[in-house]
Amino acid sequence: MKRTLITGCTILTMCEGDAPFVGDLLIEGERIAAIGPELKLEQPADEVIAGKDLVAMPGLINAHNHASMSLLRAFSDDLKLMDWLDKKMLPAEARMTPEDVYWGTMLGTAEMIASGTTSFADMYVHMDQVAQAVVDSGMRASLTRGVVFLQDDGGKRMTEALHLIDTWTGAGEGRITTMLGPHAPYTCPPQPLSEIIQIARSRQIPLHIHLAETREEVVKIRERYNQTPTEYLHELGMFEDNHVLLAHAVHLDAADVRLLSGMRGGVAHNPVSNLKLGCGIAPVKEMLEQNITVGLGTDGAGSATTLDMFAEIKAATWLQKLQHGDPTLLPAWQVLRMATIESAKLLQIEDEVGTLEPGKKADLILLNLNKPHLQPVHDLSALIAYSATGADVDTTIVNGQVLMRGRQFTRFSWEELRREAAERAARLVEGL
Ligand SMILES: CSC[C@H]1O[C@@H](n2cnc3c(O)ncnc32)[C@H](O)[C@@H]1O
Ligand SMILES: [Zn+2]
Repeated sequence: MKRTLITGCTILTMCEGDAPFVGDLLIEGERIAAIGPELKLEQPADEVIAGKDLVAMPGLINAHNHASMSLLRAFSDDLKLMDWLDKKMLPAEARMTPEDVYWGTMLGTAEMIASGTTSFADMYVHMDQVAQAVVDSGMRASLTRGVVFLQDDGGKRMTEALHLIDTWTGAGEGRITTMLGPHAPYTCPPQPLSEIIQIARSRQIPLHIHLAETREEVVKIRERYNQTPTEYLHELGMFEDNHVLLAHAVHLDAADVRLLSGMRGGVAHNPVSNLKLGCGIAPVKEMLEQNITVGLGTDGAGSATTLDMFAEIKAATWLQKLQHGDPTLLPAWQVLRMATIESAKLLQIEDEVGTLEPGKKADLILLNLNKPHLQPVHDLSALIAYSATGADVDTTIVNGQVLMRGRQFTRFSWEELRREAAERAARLVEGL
Protein backbone atom coordinates (compact mmCIF):
# COMPACT_ATOMS: atom_id res chain seq x y z
CA MET A 1 0.00 0.00 0.00
CA LYS A 2 1.47 3.35 -1.07
CA ARG A 3 2.21 5.83 1.74
CA THR A 4 2.40 9.56 1.05
CA LEU A 5 3.54 12.00 3.74
CA ILE A 6 2.83 15.73 3.56
CA THR A 7 5.14 17.47 6.00
CA GLY A 8 5.00 20.83 7.74
CA CYS A 9 1.86 22.18 6.06
CA THR A 10 -0.92 24.22 7.63
CA ILE A 11 -3.86 21.86 8.17
CA LEU A 12 -7.43 23.10 7.99
CA THR A 13 -9.50 20.01 8.78
CA MET A 14 -12.86 21.84 8.40
CA CYS A 15 -14.08 19.77 11.38
CA GLU A 16 -16.35 21.76 13.69
CA GLY A 17 -14.25 23.44 16.40
CA ASP A 18 -10.81 22.70 14.84
CA ALA A 19 -8.41 25.65 14.47
CA PRO A 20 -5.74 25.47 11.74
CA PHE A 21 -2.37 24.17 12.87
CA VAL A 22 1.03 23.34 11.36
CA GLY A 23 1.62 19.60 11.08
CA ASP A 24 1.98 16.47 8.97
CA LEU A 25 -0.60 14.36 7.15
CA LEU A 26 -0.04 10.70 6.25
CA ILE A 27 -1.97 8.95 3.47
CA GLU A 28 -1.98 5.16 3.31
CA GLY A 29 -3.59 3.76 0.17
CA GLU A 30 -6.96 5.46 -0.29
CA ARG A 31 -7.28 6.88 3.21
CA ILE A 32 -5.89 9.45 5.62
CA ALA A 33 -3.92 7.39 8.14
CA ALA A 34 -2.79 10.11 10.55
CA ILE A 35 -2.77 13.86 11.10
CA GLY A 36 -0.64 15.50 13.76
CA PRO A 37 1.82 18.24 14.71
CA GLU A 38 4.89 16.04 13.95
CA LEU A 39 4.23 12.45 12.91
CA LYS A 40 6.87 9.83 13.78
CA LEU A 41 6.82 7.05 11.16
CA GLU A 42 8.26 3.59 11.76
CA GLN A 43 8.79 3.08 8.01
CA PRO A 44 9.70 5.94 5.63
CA ALA A 45 6.90 7.05 3.29
CA ASP A 46 7.04 6.22 -0.43
CA GLU A 47 6.48 9.85 -1.38
CA VAL A 48 7.10 12.99 0.67
CA ILE A 49 5.51 16.35 -0.19
CA ALA A 50 7.16 19.31 1.52
CA GLY A 51 4.28 21.39 2.84
CA LYS A 52 6.00 24.72 3.49
CA ASP A 53 3.67 27.57 2.41
CA LEU A 54 0.91 25.03 1.64
CA VAL A 55 -2.49 24.65 3.30
CA ALA A 56 -4.07 21.20 3.31
CA MET A 57 -7.84 21.32 3.30
CA PRO A 58 -10.63 19.00 2.13
CA GLY A 59 -11.21 18.96 -1.62
CA LEU A 60 -14.16 21.07 -2.72
CA ILE A 61 -17.38 19.26 -3.66
CA ASN A 62 -19.38 20.58 -6.60
CA ALA A 63 -22.97 19.54 -5.84
CA HIS A 64 -24.47 20.30 -9.27
CA ASN A 65 -22.80 20.16 -12.66
CA HIS A 66 -23.14 19.09 -16.28
CA ALA A 67 -19.41 18.58 -16.82
CA SER A 68 -19.59 17.80 -20.52
CA MET A 69 -21.13 21.22 -21.18
CA SER A 70 -17.57 22.52 -20.80
CA LEU A 71 -17.47 22.06 -24.60
CA LEU A 72 -20.09 24.83 -24.77
CA ARG A 73 -18.24 27.27 -22.49
CA ALA A 74 -18.61 30.90 -23.65
CA PHE A 75 -20.51 29.80 -26.74
CA SER A 76 -23.81 31.41 -25.77
CA ASP A 77 -24.08 33.99 -23.02
CA ASP A 78 -26.18 36.96 -21.94
CA LEU A 79 -29.50 35.24 -22.75
CA LYS A 80 -32.55 34.34 -20.65
CA LEU A 81 -32.42 30.76 -19.39
CA MET A 82 -35.19 29.37 -21.64
CA ASP A 83 -33.76 31.06 -24.78
CA TRP A 84 -30.27 29.90 -23.85
CA LEU A 85 -31.49 26.33 -23.30
CA ASP A 86 -33.98 25.96 -26.17
CA LYS A 87 -32.19 27.97 -28.89
CA LYS A 88 -28.54 27.28 -28.12
CA MET A 89 -27.80 24.41 -25.74
CA LEU A 90 -30.34 21.82 -26.92
CA PRO A 91 -29.44 22.18 -30.64
CA ALA A 92 -25.73 21.86 -29.84
CA GLU A 93 -26.39 18.93 -27.50
CA ALA A 94 -28.43 17.19 -30.23
CA ARG A 95 -25.18 16.95 -32.22
CA MET A 96 -23.16 15.48 -29.35
CA THR A 97 -21.83 11.99 -29.92
CA PRO A 98 -20.92 9.72 -27.01
CA GLU A 99 -17.23 10.52 -27.72
CA ASP A 100 -17.95 14.26 -27.52
CA VAL A 101 -19.51 13.71 -24.10
CA TYR A 102 -16.44 11.75 -22.99
CA TRP A 103 -14.05 14.53 -24.01
CA GLY A 104 -16.34 17.26 -22.69
CA THR A 105 -16.47 15.53 -19.33
CA MET A 106 -12.68 15.11 -19.37
CA LEU A 107 -12.35 18.86 -20.00
CA GLY A 108 -14.70 19.52 -17.07
CA THR A 109 -12.76 17.19 -14.78
CA ALA A 110 -9.47 18.83 -15.80
CA GLU A 111 -10.81 22.24 -14.84
CA MET A 112 -12.21 20.92 -11.56
CA ILE A 113 -8.97 19.16 -10.62
CA ALA A 114 -7.02 22.32 -11.49
CA SER A 115 -9.27 24.44 -9.27
CA GLY A 116 -9.44 22.16 -6.23
CA THR A 117 -12.65 20.19 -6.73
CA THR A 118 -12.37 16.51 -5.87
CA SER A 119 -16.03 15.34 -6.13
CA PHE A 120 -18.98 16.45 -8.22
CA ALA A 121 -22.63 15.61 -8.87
CA ASP A 122 -23.39 15.41 -12.59
CA MET A 123 -26.56 15.15 -14.64
CA TYR A 124 -26.26 14.51 -18.36
CA VAL A 125 -26.73 12.05 -21.26
CA HIS A 126 -24.41 9.36 -22.71
CA MET A 127 -23.60 8.45 -19.14
CA ASP A 128 -21.39 5.46 -19.99
CA GLN A 129 -18.96 8.00 -21.41
CA VAL A 130 -19.34 10.38 -18.45
CA ALA A 131 -18.64 7.48 -16.08
CA GLN A 132 -15.62 6.37 -18.13
CA ALA A 133 -14.24 9.92 -17.96
CA VAL A 134 -14.69 9.92 -14.17
CA VAL A 135 -12.82 6.61 -13.97
CA ASP A 136 -10.02 7.94 -16.21
CA SER A 137 -9.74 11.35 -14.52
CA GLY A 138 -9.48 9.89 -11.01
CA MET A 139 -12.24 12.12 -9.60
CA ARG A 140 -15.15 11.09 -7.36
CA ALA A 141 -18.67 11.68 -8.71
CA SER A 142 -22.36 11.07 -8.23
CA LEU A 143 -23.80 10.49 -11.71
CA THR A 144 -27.36 10.92 -13.01
CA ARG A 145 -28.88 10.34 -16.44
CA GLY A 146 -31.04 13.45 -16.88
CA VAL A 147 -34.55 12.41 -17.92
CA VAL A 148 -36.80 14.79 -19.89
CA PHE A 149 -40.31 13.51 -20.63
CA LEU A 150 -41.37 15.94 -23.35
CA GLN A 151 -41.65 13.31 -26.09
CA ASP A 152 -42.47 9.61 -25.85
CA ASP A 153 -39.31 7.60 -26.41
CA GLY A 154 -40.71 4.18 -25.55
CA GLY A 155 -38.90 4.14 -22.22
CA LYS A 156 -35.38 4.52 -23.67
CA ARG A 157 -34.30 7.31 -21.30
CA MET A 158 -35.48 5.44 -18.22
CA THR A 159 -33.73 2.29 -19.43
CA GLU A 160 -30.53 4.31 -19.76
CA ALA A 161 -31.02 5.88 -16.33
CA LEU A 162 -31.34 2.46 -14.70
CA HIS A 163 -28.49 1.05 -16.81
CA LEU A 164 -26.19 3.74 -15.40
CA ILE A 165 -27.16 2.78 -11.84
CA ASP A 166 -26.88 -0.97 -12.40
CA THR A 167 -23.60 -0.80 -14.33
CA TRP A 168 -21.52 1.95 -12.77
CA THR A 169 -22.41 2.22 -9.07
CA GLY A 170 -19.18 1.51 -7.15
CA ALA A 171 -16.93 1.65 -10.24
CA GLY A 172 -13.54 3.40 -10.21
CA GLU A 173 -12.51 1.85 -6.89
CA GLY A 174 -15.81 3.03 -5.37
CA ARG A 175 -15.46 6.62 -6.59
CA ILE A 176 -18.71 6.51 -8.58
CA THR A 177 -22.14 6.67 -6.97
CA THR A 178 -25.41 7.20 -8.85
CA MET A 179 -28.79 8.89 -8.64
CA LEU A 180 -32.03 9.04 -10.67
CA GLY A 181 -32.48 12.37 -12.45
CA PRO A 182 -35.86 13.68 -13.53
CA HIS A 183 -34.64 16.92 -15.13
CA ALA A 184 -37.09 19.54 -13.77
CA PRO A 185 -40.78 20.07 -12.90
CA TYR A 186 -41.41 21.71 -16.29
CA THR A 187 -39.98 18.75 -18.26
CA CYS A 188 -41.52 16.00 -16.12
CA PRO A 189 -45.34 15.57 -16.12
CA PRO A 190 -47.02 14.02 -13.05
CA GLN A 191 -47.41 10.44 -14.21
CA PRO A 192 -43.84 9.62 -15.28
CA LEU A 193 -42.47 11.72 -12.43
CA SER A 194 -44.43 9.80 -9.80
CA GLU A 195 -43.25 6.55 -11.40
CA ILE A 196 -39.62 7.69 -11.02
CA ILE A 197 -40.28 8.68 -7.41
CA GLN A 198 -41.72 5.21 -6.73
CA ILE A 199 -38.75 3.45 -8.34
CA ALA A 200 -36.36 5.63 -6.34
CA ARG A 201 -38.21 4.87 -3.12
CA SER A 202 -38.48 1.13 -3.64
CA ARG A 203 -34.82 0.78 -4.70
CA GLN A 204 -33.51 3.40 -2.24
CA ILE A 205 -31.95 5.43 -5.06
CA PRO A 206 -31.38 9.15 -4.41
CA LEU A 207 -32.93 11.73 -6.75
CA HIS A 208 -31.32 14.76 -8.44
CA ILE A 209 -33.59 17.42 -10.00
CA HIS A 210 -33.56 21.13 -11.00
CA LEU A 211 -36.13 23.11 -9.00
CA ALA A 212 -37.57 26.64 -9.22
CA GLU A 213 -34.64 28.13 -11.12
CA THR A 214 -36.59 30.95 -12.82
CA ARG A 215 -39.74 33.01 -12.43
CA GLU A 216 -40.88 31.60 -15.79
CA GLU A 217 -40.79 28.11 -14.29
CA VAL A 218 -42.98 29.25 -11.40
CA VAL A 219 -45.50 30.80 -13.83
CA LYS A 220 -45.51 27.69 -16.05
CA ILE A 221 -46.12 25.28 -13.17
CA ARG A 222 -48.83 27.58 -11.75
CA GLU A 223 -50.59 27.57 -15.18
CA ARG A 224 -50.33 23.82 -15.53
CA TYR A 225 -51.02 22.57 -12.00
CA ASN A 226 -52.00 25.64 -9.92
CA GLN A 227 -49.07 24.91 -7.62
CA THR A 228 -45.57 26.20 -6.95
CA PRO A 229 -42.82 23.91 -8.34
CA THR A 230 -42.00 22.87 -4.78
CA GLU A 231 -45.66 22.04 -4.02
CA TYR A 232 -45.79 20.05 -7.26
CA LEU A 233 -42.88 17.82 -6.22
CA HIS A 234 -44.13 17.63 -2.65
CA GLU A 235 -47.62 16.49 -3.67
CA LEU A 236 -46.15 13.75 -5.85
CA GLY A 237 -44.41 12.43 -2.73
CA MET A 238 -40.84 13.30 -3.65
CA PHE A 239 -39.86 14.38 -0.15
CA GLU A 240 -41.60 11.62 1.80
CA ASP A 241 -38.75 9.19 2.05
CA ASN A 242 -36.29 9.83 -0.77
CA HIS A 243 -32.91 11.50 -0.49
CA VAL A 244 -33.27 14.40 -2.95
CA LEU A 245 -30.61 16.71 -4.36
CA LEU A 246 -32.40 19.89 -5.46
CA ALA A 247 -30.44 22.12 -7.84
CA HIS A 248 -31.06 25.88 -7.59
CA ALA A 249 -34.24 26.30 -5.44
CA VAL A 250 -34.20 30.04 -6.18
CA HIS A 251 -37.91 30.82 -6.28
CA LEU A 252 -39.24 29.39 -3.04
CA ASP A 253 -41.75 31.28 -0.93
CA ALA A 254 -41.91 30.90 2.85
CA ALA A 255 -44.41 28.04 2.58
CA ASP A 256 -42.15 26.22 0.09
CA VAL A 257 -39.19 26.50 2.46
CA ARG A 258 -41.34 25.04 5.25
CA LEU A 259 -42.37 22.16 2.96
CA LEU A 260 -38.68 21.31 2.46
CA SER A 261 -37.86 21.51 6.15
CA GLY A 262 -37.04 18.01 7.36
CA MET A 263 -36.37 16.68 3.84
CA ARG A 264 -33.65 14.09 3.28
CA GLY A 265 -30.92 15.58 1.07
CA GLY A 266 -31.07 19.32 0.45
CA VAL A 267 -30.20 22.08 -1.97
CA ALA A 268 -27.24 22.67 -4.28
CA HIS A 269 -26.99 26.47 -4.42
CA ASN A 270 -25.47 27.71 -7.72
CA PRO A 271 -25.02 31.45 -7.17
CA VAL A 272 -22.77 32.26 -10.16
CA SER A 273 -25.14 30.65 -12.66
CA ASN A 274 -28.15 32.30 -10.94
CA LEU A 275 -26.43 35.70 -11.10
CA LYS A 276 -25.31 35.35 -14.69
CA LEU A 277 -28.69 34.17 -15.99
CA GLY A 278 -30.44 36.83 -13.89
CA CYS A 279 -32.51 34.13 -12.19
CA GLY A 280 -32.62 35.58 -8.70
CA ILE A 281 -31.16 34.98 -5.25
CA ALA A 282 -31.94 31.72 -3.51
CA PRO A 283 -33.37 32.03 0.03
CA VAL A 284 -30.26 30.52 1.61
CA LYS A 285 -30.68 32.24 4.98
CA GLU A 286 -34.28 31.04 5.22
CA MET A 287 -33.40 27.48 4.17
CA LEU A 288 -30.61 27.29 6.74
CA GLU A 289 -33.03 28.57 9.41
CA GLN A 290 -35.24 25.57 8.57
CA ASN A 291 -32.21 23.25 8.92
CA ILE A 292 -32.20 22.40 5.22
CA THR A 293 -28.76 21.23 4.07
CA VAL A 294 -27.34 23.73 1.56
CA GLY A 295 -24.22 22.90 -0.46
CA LEU A 296 -22.64 24.64 -3.43
CA GLY A 297 -22.45 23.83 -7.13
CA THR A 298 -21.49 25.55 -10.35
CA ASP A 299 -24.04 24.15 -12.82
CA GLY A 300 -22.47 23.53 -16.25
CA ALA A 301 -19.81 25.74 -17.80
CA GLY A 302 -22.30 26.35 -20.63
CA SER A 303 -24.08 28.75 -18.25
CA ALA A 304 -21.64 29.49 -15.42
CA THR A 305 -18.62 29.66 -17.81
CA THR A 306 -16.31 28.55 -14.99
CA LEU A 307 -16.30 25.48 -12.74
CA ASP A 308 -14.14 27.25 -10.15
CA MET A 309 -15.83 26.57 -6.79
CA PHE A 310 -13.89 29.45 -5.18
CA ALA A 311 -16.06 31.78 -7.29
CA GLU A 312 -19.19 30.08 -5.91
CA ILE A 313 -17.89 30.46 -2.35
CA LYS A 314 -17.51 34.22 -2.79
CA ALA A 315 -20.79 34.70 -4.66
CA ALA A 316 -22.74 32.67 -2.09
CA THR A 317 -21.60 34.69 0.90
CA TRP A 318 -21.69 38.08 -0.83
CA LEU A 319 -25.23 37.55 -2.14
CA GLN A 320 -26.66 36.75 1.30
CA LYS A 321 -24.84 39.71 2.88
CA LEU A 322 -26.20 42.00 0.15
CA GLN A 323 -29.70 40.57 0.07
CA HIS A 324 -30.22 41.02 3.81
CA GLY A 325 -27.99 44.07 4.32
CA ASP A 326 -26.10 42.04 6.91
CA PRO A 327 -22.35 41.35 6.52
CA THR A 328 -22.44 38.85 9.40
CA LEU A 329 -24.40 36.36 7.26
CA LEU A 330 -22.66 33.27 5.86
CA PRO A 331 -19.27 33.95 7.46
CA ALA A 332 -16.15 32.46 5.85
CA TRP A 333 -16.09 29.27 7.91
CA GLN A 334 -19.74 28.51 7.17
CA VAL A 335 -19.45 29.06 3.42
CA LEU A 336 -16.31 26.88 3.28
CA ARG A 337 -18.29 24.17 5.09
CA MET A 338 -20.99 24.55 2.42
CA ALA A 339 -18.39 23.86 -0.30
CA THR A 340 -17.05 20.80 1.53
CA ILE A 341 -18.93 18.79 4.16
CA GLU A 342 -22.40 20.22 3.45
CA SER A 343 -22.06 19.41 -0.26
CA ALA A 344 -20.76 15.96 0.76
CA LYS A 345 -24.05 15.38 2.61
CA LEU A 346 -25.97 16.11 -0.59
CA LEU A 347 -23.95 13.42 -2.39
CA GLN A 348 -24.29 11.08 0.65
CA ILE A 349 -20.51 10.79 0.95
CA GLU A 350 -20.06 12.75 4.20
CA ASP A 351 -18.84 9.68 6.10
CA GLU A 352 -15.96 9.31 3.62
CA VAL A 353 -14.95 12.83 2.56
CA GLY A 354 -15.63 16.54 3.25
CA THR A 355 -13.34 16.94 6.29
CA LEU A 356 -9.76 15.86 6.96
CA GLU A 357 -9.89 13.08 9.57
CA PRO A 358 -7.94 9.84 10.01
CA GLY A 359 -9.96 7.01 8.49
CA LYS A 360 -11.65 9.17 5.87
CA LYS A 361 -10.79 8.91 2.17
CA ALA A 362 -7.80 11.08 1.22
CA ASP A 363 -9.61 13.69 -0.92
CA LEU A 364 -7.70 16.90 -0.27
CA ILE A 365 -6.07 19.90 -1.84
CA LEU A 366 -2.93 21.89 -1.13
CA LEU A 367 -3.26 25.64 -1.57
CA ASN A 368 -0.13 27.70 -2.18
CA LEU A 369 -0.12 30.75 0.11
CA ASN A 370 3.18 32.10 -1.23
CA LYS A 371 1.39 34.80 -3.24
CA PRO A 372 0.73 38.50 -2.63
CA HIS A 373 -3.04 38.10 -2.39
CA LEU A 374 -2.67 35.33 0.23
CA GLN A 375 -0.36 37.16 2.67
CA PRO A 376 -0.33 37.88 5.57
CA VAL A 377 -2.32 35.15 7.29
CA HIS A 378 -4.63 36.45 9.99
CA ASP A 379 -7.83 34.41 9.69
CA LEU A 380 -7.11 31.49 7.35
CA SER A 381 -10.78 30.73 6.58
CA ALA A 382 -11.44 34.35 5.64
CA LEU A 383 -8.29 34.46 3.52
CA ILE A 384 -9.34 31.36 1.58
CA ALA A 385 -13.03 32.27 1.22
CA TYR A 386 -12.53 35.90 0.23
CA SER A 387 -9.19 35.94 -1.62
CA ALA A 388 -8.19 32.49 -2.91
CA THR A 389 -9.08 31.29 -6.43
CA GLY A 390 -8.82 27.94 -8.13
CA ALA A 391 -5.46 29.01 -9.59
CA ASP A 392 -4.00 28.91 -6.06
CA VAL A 393 -4.42 25.12 -5.88
CA ASP A 394 -1.00 23.49 -6.13
CA THR A 395 -1.93 19.84 -5.59
CA THR A 396 -5.16 17.82 -5.82
CA ILE A 397 -5.47 14.36 -4.30
CA VAL A 398 -8.48 12.02 -4.66
CA ASN A 399 -8.79 8.60 -3.04
CA GLY A 400 -5.10 8.87 -2.09
CA GLN A 401 -4.05 9.39 -5.73
CA VAL A 402 -2.26 12.60 -6.71
CA LEU A 403 -4.19 13.96 -9.72
CA MET A 404 -2.33 17.27 -9.96
CA ARG A 405 1.06 18.17 -8.45
CA GLY A 406 2.72 21.56 -8.86
CA ARG A 407 -0.20 22.36 -11.25
CA GLN A 408 0.74 19.48 -13.59
CA PHE A 409 -1.88 16.82 -14.33
CA THR A 410 -0.66 13.30 -13.60
CA ARG A 411 -3.33 11.11 -15.25
CA PHE A 412 -3.83 12.54 -18.74
CA SER A 413 -2.13 14.60 -21.41
CA TRP A 414 -3.40 18.18 -21.34
CA GLU A 415 -2.22 18.71 -24.93
CA GLU A 416 -4.30 15.80 -26.24
CA LEU A 417 -7.32 16.83 -24.17
CA ARG A 418 -7.12 20.43 -25.34
CA ARG A 419 -6.91 19.34 -29.01
CA GLU A 420 -9.84 16.91 -28.75
CA ALA A 421 -12.00 19.45 -26.91
CA ALA A 422 -11.29 22.29 -29.35
CA GLU A 423 -12.06 20.20 -32.46
CA ARG A 424 -15.27 18.76 -31.05
CA ALA A 425 -16.48 22.08 -29.62
CA ALA A 426 -16.05 23.82 -32.99
CA ARG A 427 -18.12 21.14 -34.74
CA LEU A 428 -20.93 21.27 -32.15
CA VAL A 429 -21.61 24.98 -32.54
CA GLU A 430 -20.98 25.43 -36.26
CA GLY A 431 -23.78 27.51 -37.77
CA LEU A 432 -25.79 27.78 -34.53
C1 LIG B 1 -31.07 15.90 -19.81
S1 LIG B 1 -29.47 16.15 -19.18
C2 LIG B 1 -29.44 17.72 -18.41
C3 LIG B 1 -29.96 18.83 -19.27
O1 LIG B 1 -29.98 19.97 -18.44
C4 LIG B 1 -29.66 21.09 -19.20
N1 LIG B 1 -29.27 22.18 -18.35
C5 LIG B 1 -28.05 22.70 -18.16
N2 LIG B 1 -28.10 23.73 -17.31
C6 LIG B 1 -29.38 23.84 -16.95
C7 LIG B 1 -30.08 24.73 -16.12
O2 LIG B 1 -29.45 25.70 -15.46
N3 LIG B 1 -31.39 24.58 -15.97
C8 LIG B 1 -32.05 23.62 -16.64
N4 LIG B 1 -31.45 22.76 -17.46
C9 LIG B 1 -30.14 22.89 -17.62
C10 LIG B 1 -28.59 20.61 -20.12
O3 LIG B 1 -28.46 21.44 -21.23
C11 LIG B 1 -29.09 19.21 -20.47
O4 LIG B 1 -29.88 19.24 -21.61
ZN1 LIG C 1 -28.18 22.28 -14.01
